[in-house]
Amino acid sequence: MDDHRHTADHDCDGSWVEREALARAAGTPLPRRGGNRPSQDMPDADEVRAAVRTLIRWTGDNPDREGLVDTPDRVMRSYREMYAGYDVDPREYLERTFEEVGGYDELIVLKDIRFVSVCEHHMLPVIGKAHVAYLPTDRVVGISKLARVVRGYARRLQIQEKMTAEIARAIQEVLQPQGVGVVIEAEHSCMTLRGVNAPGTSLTTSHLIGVIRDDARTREEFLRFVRG
Ligand SMILES: Nc1nc2c(ncn2[C@@H]2O[C@H](COP(=O)(O)OP(=O)(O)OP(=O)(O)O)[C@@H](O)[C@H]2O)c(=O)[nH]1
Ligand SMILES: [Zn+2]
Repeated sequence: MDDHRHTADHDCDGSWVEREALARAAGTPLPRRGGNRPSQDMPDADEVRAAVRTLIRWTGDNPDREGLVDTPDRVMRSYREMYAGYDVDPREYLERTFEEVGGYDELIVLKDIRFVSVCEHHMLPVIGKAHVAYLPTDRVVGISKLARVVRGYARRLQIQEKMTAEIARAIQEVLQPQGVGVVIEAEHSCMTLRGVNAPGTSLTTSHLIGVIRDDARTREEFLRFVRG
């Protein structure tokens, strides 16, 4: 692993949007984001390769056969993608806001944000979609940033309830809107491919804050949007 991953946790001051722009302009490597990495002790590449070889042996296969010799490196690369959420603090995506135009004070709802996450109990894929809404106070955010926030929390080892709450709290904390609503529907491979083997099941979770939770009409409007 490259060294800046180790220091990323200590390096999260300032706006990442600005720092990335500066790095791009200067042609230097993009800064790693501090994010929310619980581990201070990142293994080096050889440790990771050895661990993947062990898991291949645990399947009963031979890690030295031709089709599998490059698999530890492939797994390492795919983990960098699947777990890229640990490199970011998704709240930073919400830092760039626009003053709302024309006194817009209705719900803003982004539906069907597809994501892939990984269940922390079995390390198997969780595939689903998130619906994210907020009622602005005085500022709005670019809508792509809501999808980036979902992805930032999805690309970690997760349980769905926690991910739902994390997304809602990040929006509440940074934008300080009148209310936030997050609903997630997802299929858990650990239930559909193994274990109880219940294909077709999906889990729905929600986290509502402020007027979207407390005001019956606003909540109903949000849920109507979500049901579509
Ligand atoms: N609440 C919640 N449960 C989850 C999530 N992802 C997986 N699980 C559940 O986590 C539980 C882990 O249960 P354990 O009994 O420790 O593990 P297990 O023996 O592999 O359980 P089975 O899946 O029933 O075979 C299972 O019931 C999973 O269905 C999630 O996002 N939220
Ligand atoms: Zn699971």
